[in-house]
Amino acid sequence: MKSCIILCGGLSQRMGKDKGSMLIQGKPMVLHVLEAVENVVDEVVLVLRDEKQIDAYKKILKSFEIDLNSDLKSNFKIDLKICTDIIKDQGPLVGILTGLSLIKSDEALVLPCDSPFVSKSFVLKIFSFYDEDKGEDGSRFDAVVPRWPDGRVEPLHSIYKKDNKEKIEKILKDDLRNVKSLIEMINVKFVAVESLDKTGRSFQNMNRMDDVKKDE
Ligand SMILES: Nc1nc2c(ncn2[C@@H]2O[C@H](COP(=O)(O)OP(=O)(O)OP(=O)(O)O)[C@@H](O)[C@H]2O)c(=O)[nH]1
Repeated sequence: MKSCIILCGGLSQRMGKDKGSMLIQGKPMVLHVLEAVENVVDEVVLVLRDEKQIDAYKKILKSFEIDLNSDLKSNFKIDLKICTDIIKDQGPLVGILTGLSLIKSDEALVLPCDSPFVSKSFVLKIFSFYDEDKGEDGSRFDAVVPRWPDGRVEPLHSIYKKDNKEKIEKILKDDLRNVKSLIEMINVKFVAVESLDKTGRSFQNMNRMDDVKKDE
């Protein structure tokens, strides 16, 4: 059983409009991400900001024949859940906590909705890095996090164990809110970006209209 949490609840202030629903090469960004995980994961939790965004996403996904009201899609073989952050506008760490509270498996791949070029090969590889340390008691790592040669990390393209929930709650209580604060506290397996996606395209995210224009 494999799970994925897709974070879609950001304010998209730099873009000026909701990023996940924006069309990239004729498809909403969130759909590109869903297609990358399809046939690899069994369930996906879309974590959104509020009810208004839920209504908008339901319409968009329905227009691509994905019905969020039924559990198992006939044309889309993923158990797809949609929810809103347990605390609004507090950033991606709350989105991760919300998603981890809903997944059926012991860990989930977290992805942002604004990386439309995330590849299936990346998704398969990051799960295999997690699985190779998995014994009968689960993985000895709390997370698998991609790292660039200069030390920068990709915490929103990472696998997190469900067991991290308590630590996240503590970080939020201490008013830190930063995903990097979590990474500093837990046992992380860092994996070179190059071994996950040589092109780096899986990590390319769209923040401004200029980023989108480059790829149209
Ligand atoms: N569920 C959830 N996702 C979030 C939240 N904040 C950011 N994200 C998601 O995390 C990813 C990276 O977000 P950013 O680009 O850093 O922030 P953003 O709010 O989307 O965009 P800006 O307002 O331009 O900073 C995107 O997929 C966002 O949708 C949040 O509070 N809740």
